Amino acid sequence: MSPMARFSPVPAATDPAIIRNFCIIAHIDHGKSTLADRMLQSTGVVEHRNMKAQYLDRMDIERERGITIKSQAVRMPWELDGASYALNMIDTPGHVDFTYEVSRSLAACEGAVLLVDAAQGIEAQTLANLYLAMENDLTIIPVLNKIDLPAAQPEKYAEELANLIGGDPADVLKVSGKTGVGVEDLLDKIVRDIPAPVGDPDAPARAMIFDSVYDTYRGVVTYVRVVDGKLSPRERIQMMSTRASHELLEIGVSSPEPTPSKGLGVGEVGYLITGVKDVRLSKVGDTVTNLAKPAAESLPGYADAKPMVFSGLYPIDGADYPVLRDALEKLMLNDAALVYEPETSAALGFGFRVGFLGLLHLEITRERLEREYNLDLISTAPNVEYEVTLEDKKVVTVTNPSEYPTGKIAEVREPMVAATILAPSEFVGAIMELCQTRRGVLGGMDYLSEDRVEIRYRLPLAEIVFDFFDVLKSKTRGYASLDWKADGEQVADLVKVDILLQGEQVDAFSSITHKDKAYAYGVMMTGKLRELIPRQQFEVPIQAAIGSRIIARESIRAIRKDVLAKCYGGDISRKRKLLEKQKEGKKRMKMVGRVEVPQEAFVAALSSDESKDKAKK
Ligand SMILES: Nc1nc2c(ncn2[C@@H]2O[C@H](COP(=O)(O)OP(=O)(O)OP(=O)(O)O)[C@@H](O)[C@H]2O)c(=O)[nH]1
Repeated sequence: MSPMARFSPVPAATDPAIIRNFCIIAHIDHGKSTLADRMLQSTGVVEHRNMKAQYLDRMDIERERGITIKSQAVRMPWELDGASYALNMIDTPGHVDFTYEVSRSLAACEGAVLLVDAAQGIEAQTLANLYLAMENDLTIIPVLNKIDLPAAQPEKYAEELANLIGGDPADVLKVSGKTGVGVEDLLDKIVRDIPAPVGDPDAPARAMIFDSVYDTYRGVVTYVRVVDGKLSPRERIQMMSTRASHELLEIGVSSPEPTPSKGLGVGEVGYLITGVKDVRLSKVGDTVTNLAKPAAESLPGYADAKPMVFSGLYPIDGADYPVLRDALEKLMLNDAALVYEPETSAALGFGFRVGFLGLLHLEITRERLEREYNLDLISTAPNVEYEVTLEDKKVVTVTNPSEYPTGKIAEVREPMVAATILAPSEFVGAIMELCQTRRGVLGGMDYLSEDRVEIRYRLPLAEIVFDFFDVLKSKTRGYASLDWKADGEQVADLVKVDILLQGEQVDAFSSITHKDKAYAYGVMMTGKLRELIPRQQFEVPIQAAIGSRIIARESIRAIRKDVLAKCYGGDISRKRKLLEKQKEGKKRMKMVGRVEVPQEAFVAALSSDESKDKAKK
C-alpha cells in the first residue's frame, strides 16, 4: 500500500482503545528528532513541503544546537489492518541536564521507542533513559536507527540491545530516520505492541500536567494527559495542589498545530488554555480536575527539579538590571527548573544568583537572555551548593563563594554524583586515571559485550560539572559517553580562595575548591588578571589567598598614561575630543579600591571556554 493511502484526518475525541501514547528515548544525537519528523511526514501530519528540519524543536536555540529541551506532544493518525488509530508522540530531551523532563514525559505514556544509533551502539543515556522507562512500567520497543550509514553494524548492536532488555535480536527493528526505511513498520509495531491507555470514563476528571509553556500570545499552554473522566471547553477546572480554579478557554490537540477539540477523554494527550499568565499556576506534576465534580485523590506527582549548578548573572550595563529582572521572571514562567534570587557584588554591582540543572541549562538560559531580551551579561564562574557546619553546630548552605562563612568551620559537605561511563574497553585505563584525579571512587564495572564496558564511579559534582566531559571525550577519542545523577554528599577538605587587587578582595573571583587544587586556581586567576588589567599609575599587586595566607602573587607595573602626548600642535578641539573619549572609556571601568578594572577584564576572566565547548556537544 502506498503511504498516501494510510492518511486519515485526526479522529475527534476518542475511544481509548485506538489511542497509543509513546515517546522516543535515545542518547543524544542518536536521531530522535529526525525520526520524530519522519513520523510526522509518514502519517501525513506535516506535508513534505512544509517540513522545517526538526519540527518539534520549536525554540531557535534548540534548532541551532540540534538539541531538544522542552517536551512537546503531537497527535498522528495511523491505519493498520483497516482500523484507524491515534498515536500521541511525546518528545523528550536527550541531554543529561534534562533528565527530569524525560521522566515527566514518560509518565504520560504506555510505551517507549528505545532508539539506538546503529553505528554507535548503546550509550550512557540509552541506559539511563531505559531504566527510567522500566521504572514507569512502559512497553519498550528497541529500534536501531541510521542503518543507511556505511559504518552501521545493525547485527552486532541488535545483539547488544537484545542482551540488555531480553528478547530475540531478530525482533529489533532497523530503521533510518533520514531515508524513511522501516519507519512505517515501526508505526505498525507501536500500534500492535504498546497497550491502549486504561481509565474510568465515568469517574471525576483527572488529568496530569506534564508540561507548561508560556506563549506570548496565548498565555500559559498546559500539556496534559487525561487519566480518568473528560475535560470539556468552557467548564471550570481546578488544580488539585493549589485548589485554584480557572475557566477552560480552549482545549485541544497538537497535530502539530494546536487544533481545538470538543474535549479530551480517557488516555488522550493534548493542551489546555485557561488565560493564566504564570506557569507556576499550572504546575508540572499537578492534577487537573473538574471544579463541579472534583476527584477525591490527585495522581502521583513528580519531585521538583533540583538546581545543581549556580552562577551569578550581572548586566554589563547596570542600567539593564530591571530588564534582567523582568526577563528572568518571564523565563521562569516557562522553566520551572530555574531558580534565582537577587544578589549584589562589590565588583559587578546588582545581579542575580541563578540555579541551573547543569552547564548546558546555564548556557541556554544565558543565550536566551542575551538574544531574546537584548542583554549583555557577565556570568560568574559556576559553582555547586555546599553545606557548611560551623563549630557552634550552625549549618549554612553556600551557593555563592562570597557567602562562605568566615567563622570556625567544623566540616564542609559537597554534593556527589553517581556517574556511568560507557566506552570501548581499550580506554578503561585512561578513564580510571581521569576519575581518580577527579577524586572519584570506583563503584563497579560491567562488560556489555566483548569490547564495550560500563564503568561506574562516585564523584564530587564539582569535579565533573565543568570540563570533565570534554576531557573524557578527548581521552577516549570521542567514544565515551557519560550519564550522572545526584547521589548524596560527602565531607571534603574544601577551602575558599580569594583574589585580591591591591589588597582589596574582588568577590566575583572567589572560588571554593578542594585544598589540593587551590594553588592551581590561584596561579591561573592571578596570571589571567595580570594579562587583562591595564597598567595603572601605580603598581598593582594581584594576590590569591586562603584566609590571610597568600598562595599566589603577580603584579602589574605602573605607567602614566598621557592621552595628550600625541597631539603636539595647538589644536584645542582635538584635545578636547580625546579627553571626552577618555571619559567615555572611564564609564566602562569598575573601581576596585583605587584600581580601575575594565568591564571586559571581568568578562574575560570569568568566561570559561570549556563550558561553551561542552554545551555544543
Ligand atoms: N545517516 C543518518 N543520519 C541520521 C539519521 N537520523 C539522524 N541522523 C543525523 O544524526 C544527527 C542527530 O540527529 P537528531 O535527530 O538531531 O538527534 P537527536 O537524538 O534528536 O538529538 P537531541 O534532540 O539533541 O537529543 C543529525 O545530524 C541527523 O542528521 C539517519 O537515519 N541516518
